[in-house]
Amino acid sequence: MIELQNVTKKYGRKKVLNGVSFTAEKNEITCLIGINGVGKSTVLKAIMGLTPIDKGHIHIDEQPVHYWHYERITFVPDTITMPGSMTIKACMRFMADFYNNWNQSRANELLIFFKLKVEDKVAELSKGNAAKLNLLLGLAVDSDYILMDEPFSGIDVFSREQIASVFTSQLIEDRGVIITTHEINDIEHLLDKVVLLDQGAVLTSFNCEEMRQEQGKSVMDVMREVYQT
Ligand SMILES: Nc1ncnc2c1ncn2[C@@H]1O[C@H](COP(=O)(O)OP(=O)(O)OP(=O)(O)O)[C@@H](O)[C@H]1O
Repeated sequence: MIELQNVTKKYGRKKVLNGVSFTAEKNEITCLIGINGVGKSTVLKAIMGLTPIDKGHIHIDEQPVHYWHYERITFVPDTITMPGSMTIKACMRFMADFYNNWNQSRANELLIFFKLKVEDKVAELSKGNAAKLNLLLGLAVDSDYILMDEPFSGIDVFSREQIASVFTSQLIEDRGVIITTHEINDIEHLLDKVVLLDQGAVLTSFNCEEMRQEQGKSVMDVMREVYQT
């Protein structure tokens, strides 16, 4: 389980995270939802140790987060960070050199699944294919948790559907996933847990199935209640 307790983060004098607490379980898909600028990416970066926090605690499997945890967590940023001149094949070779737990057979599976060609260069990929490559590079690392920043942002409906289908496949099985998004239309059915953020704070968090069964509300119903009041 990934657990944030009262995490506070300032950039200069601006408080970007204001006492954020939530948990994300292994074997579950947890979605951080909020409009642009509420602090979703900052939460992921804080978990990854890419930005220091000012207050609060982050625990991974009940231990304070430590550098060796990063072997077990993969972060898929919202844009691809590989140089444009590299081919997909070269990107995979880079990842294999860099990560002990790179899984080439899973990468090959994903190449076929996403219909990507190894000889294509990063700079020449469509936005959808760049998002798919980004995801491939993250998912082919054998980790316990995977954090994805806006994996559906700005790409066409068919690419979105294809990426969404990854979430119900064996590629995700047994892992804990945290994704961020500002719109959930296509992915609501995939989510186990939702954390609604506003201005650096958690407004509410809930288990989607329990919410449906106990209160008869969809994620959208709760979002309407919380954001429009
Ligand atoms: N390095 C930085 N220096 C200063 N301010 C920053 C920095 N990174 C983010 N911010 C500010 O922190 C706030 C939260 O940013 P963050 O990227 O976490 O939001 P977000 O919810 O992920 O938004 P988006 O969906 O647009 O990515 C924003 O007001 C942003 O301008």
